[in-house]
Amino acid sequence: MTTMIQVENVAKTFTLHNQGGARLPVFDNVNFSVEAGEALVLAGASGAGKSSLLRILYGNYRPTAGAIRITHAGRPVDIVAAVPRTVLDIRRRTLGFVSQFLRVIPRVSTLDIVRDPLLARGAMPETATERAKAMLARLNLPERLWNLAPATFSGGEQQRVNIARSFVDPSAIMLIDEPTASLDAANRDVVVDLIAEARAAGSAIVGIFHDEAVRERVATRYLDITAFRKA
Ligand SMILES: Nc1ncnc2c1ncn2[C@@H]1O[C@H](COP(=O)(O)OP(=O)(O)OP(=O)(O)O)[C@@H](O)[C@H]1O
Repeated sequence: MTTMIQVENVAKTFTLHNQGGARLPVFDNVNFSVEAGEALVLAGASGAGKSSLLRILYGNYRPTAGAIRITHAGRPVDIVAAVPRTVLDIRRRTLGFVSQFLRVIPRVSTLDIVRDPLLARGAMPETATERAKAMLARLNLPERLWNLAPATFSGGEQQRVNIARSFVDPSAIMLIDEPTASLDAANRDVVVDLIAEARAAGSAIVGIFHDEAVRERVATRYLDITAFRKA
């Protein structure tokens, strides 16, 4: 087994500087690891800190304490202590984040948005185009939308473009936040399949899914964040 994420003694307390420096402890002493091929689902009540933990794993939020070793290019790198350039390299080559929202870039077509990760990793343009089209078709995005920029798309359409971009070439580690929030049952099933395929190909998955049926189909293991609430 290859450990892809090793979380060591991570704590998070938010300090609200605009509210008299009020301190909001979220969790303390979080320890766990995630292996290649696993899907760890974060569980726990609303407000327990699931989203905060996912953002900490991506290097977006800085934990108050602890280390997070990400296996990047074959060796562990602590993303908490890494310089910004290293964090960007980890994200480009190893660590993907699938949020429920697409970051829309003006005037860039849907097909280009989905092709981009393949091209960035050196795929031939024709191959990238074919794989992007196949992924968009699989997610039932109508072909008439493929050459349009997604700024005007519906919430569910944008979400599917985002999923297509993320799964066209799955990262070794994928952090997933509510990927099925605005999707109908058929497209939810496609996302569940895409996650299973990424896992079978060796990706390590950490995700948040509010839909219980989806959660149960995706999870190989659960982590209840409530257990780490600061006393
Ligand atoms: N940027 C922030 N600044 C201050 N407090 C924050 C910030 N982000 C989250 N919090 C607080 O941290 C706690 C955990 O929030 P978080 O969003 O991680 O919980 P969650 O388990 O994902 O909740 P939900 O299931 O409702 O989405 C909450 O009390 C929240 O108010």
